[in-house]
Amino acid sequence: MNEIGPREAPERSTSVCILGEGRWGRAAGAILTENGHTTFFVHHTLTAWPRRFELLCLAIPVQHIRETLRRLPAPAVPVLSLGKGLEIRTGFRVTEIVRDVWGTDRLAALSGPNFAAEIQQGLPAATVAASQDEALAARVQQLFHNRRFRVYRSSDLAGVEIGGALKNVYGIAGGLCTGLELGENASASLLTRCLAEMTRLGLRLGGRAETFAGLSGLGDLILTARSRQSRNFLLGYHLARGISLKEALARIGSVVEGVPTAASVRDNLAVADIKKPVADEIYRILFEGKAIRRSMLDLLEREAAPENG
Ligand SMILES: NC(=O)C1=CN([C@@H]2O[C@H](COP(=O)(O)OP(=O)(O)OC[C@H]3O[C@@H](n4cnc5c(N)ncnc54)[C@H](O)[C@@H]3O)[C@@H](O)[C@H]2O)C=CC1
Ligand SMILES: O=C(CO)COP(=O)(O)O
Repeated sequence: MNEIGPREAPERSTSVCILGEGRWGRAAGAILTENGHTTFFVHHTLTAWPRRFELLCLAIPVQHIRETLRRLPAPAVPVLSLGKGLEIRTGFRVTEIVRDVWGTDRLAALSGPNFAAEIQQGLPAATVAASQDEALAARVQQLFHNRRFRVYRSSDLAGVEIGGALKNVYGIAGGLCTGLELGENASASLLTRCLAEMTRLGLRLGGRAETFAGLSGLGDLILTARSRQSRNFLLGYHLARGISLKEALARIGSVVEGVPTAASVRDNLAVADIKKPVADEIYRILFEGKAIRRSMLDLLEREAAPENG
């Protein structure tokens, strides 16, 4: 779909280092190259930067970010998170891990409904570039935006990262629902209640309500909780079909961020008083061996409640 690619070369080409050579790192690199920027990849075992660059993109699984950054000196450039998840033991978002390890405060995240494979095929999509530093959000927007990859900007960094992390947990729930053949009504109802839950949790964690109704919240939730292309959805689907967690993860063979994020939500966030029945049941299924049908029944048999309670 080259005809809907960038219209013209950028005013200035930016040098971008991408840490992580997986699906999403490569897809993000392809967009930057398409937009006329210079990109190069570095392996996660690196201990020194091979050359100068102006922006660092992190595209490695969230649980490996801390150990990877610790091996490297802090670069004097902004850092853009491409990852989606929360760190086990701290509950940190990706940009919080970066600040913790490197002390960097020029931080941004790019997050939205963006399957790497579709981006690589040149199909159109939209996403959000977020930073508390509005000039940095605008810079990231400008770097990635083109006619087939529409980038919106936001100053709600926390909300964008939290939506991207939590949708993975709810993606597992979506896969369970489909795997159990509960029907389209159940799937739409579940997804809507997951959005309510995501918003309650996200507000407590510093995000803004409108962010969860946007691309990085609802948009990515729709994608992940309803598509077999999603690894998180597939995990739930396999579990509902009687496949063990170990075997399902082996079959998927790539990072399933919803698993560690479910543990982090349960154990590391100050959200014990927030109603989060879906995330609680996903945790019990994954880490306590609770039977999936029992979990679904427990969700359905809760007391009737006001919709916005
Ligand atoms: N694949 C997709 O469609 C999208 C993925 N993401 C997010 O991007 C992040 C990376 O996902 P993918 O690129 O899909 O994963 P992937 O499994 O395709 O690649 C992960 C990459 O991480 C690096 N890596 C592997 N083991 C490592 C270790 N022990 N320590 C440090 N780095 C290691 C390698 O470069 C590897 O290629 C995840 O947080 C994911 O949620 C976000 C949007 C879309
Ligand atoms: O984040 C993604 C798409 O926006 C990728 O989802 P999965 O990690 O579930 O495959």
